[in-house]
Amino acid sequence: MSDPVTQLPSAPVVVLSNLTRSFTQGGVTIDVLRGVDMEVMPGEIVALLGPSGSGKSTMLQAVGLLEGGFGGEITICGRSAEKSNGDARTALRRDHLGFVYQFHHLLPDFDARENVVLPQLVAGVPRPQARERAEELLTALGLGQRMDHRPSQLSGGEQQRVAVARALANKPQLVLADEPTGNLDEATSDRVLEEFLRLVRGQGSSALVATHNERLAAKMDRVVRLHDGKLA
Ligand SMILES: Nc1ncnc2c1ncn2[C@@H]1O[C@H](COP(=O)(O)OP(=O)(O)OP(=O)(O)O)[C@@H](O)[C@H]1O
Repeated sequence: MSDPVTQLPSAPVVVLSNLTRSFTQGGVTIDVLRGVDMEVMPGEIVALLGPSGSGKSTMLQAVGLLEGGFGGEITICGRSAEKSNGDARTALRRDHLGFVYQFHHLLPDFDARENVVLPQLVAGVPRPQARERAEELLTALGLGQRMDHRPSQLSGGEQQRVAVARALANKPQLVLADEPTGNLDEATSDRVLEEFLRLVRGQGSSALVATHNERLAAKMDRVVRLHDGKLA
């Protein structure tokens, strides 16, 4: 029988070690990230706070393996991003990560249901199950009557809920959200965020949510602050 005292605690979903990123433009270099260290544990929802231009999106792009050019180490679900080739990084993204953006990037020619079905098909889920999951998520988000509508037929808040459903469809271990409610009015923003947090908690995912809104950040499990390129 295993001894609970010697059991390892569950491993972090994300580990960032000395993450750096600089941009050079017109001969001027700015060091946006200057040695960020952080961990996100399974099931933990972390708010990433910082003023405009502090590097929140840049940090999420690093964790989301969306761009290169970073220094330091990024480990996602125990796998080193630097040691993974292009295909392995794509697989890491597909199998472990979900994304919600401020400008949701829904596919305009597909209805709400299909926007949530498609990433599941890409991950190999058979269509009937993908459809069932999409409908379950959209219904939970109050869009049960709007599944056949295209993004242009939905309000901003409704579109953002479709984006939340899409990000959660494959039950990713980690959801990355960049100002997920930034373009919504306060009441809608609160409601969408509450629904997002409830679903993320319900399925046991972790989340890293960039925001400059202290009030929204306070609803999460932990708050980290980007300041001068580091986490304060
Ligand atoms: N591709 C790029 N080329 C040059 N500079 C960039 C690039 N991407 C980001 N930056 C710069 O890096 C800094 C951080 O940008 P970033 O978008 O990460 O900030 P942010 O905290 O997400 O801001 P916001 O809250 O306004 O979205 C900014 O000064 C920005 O101009």
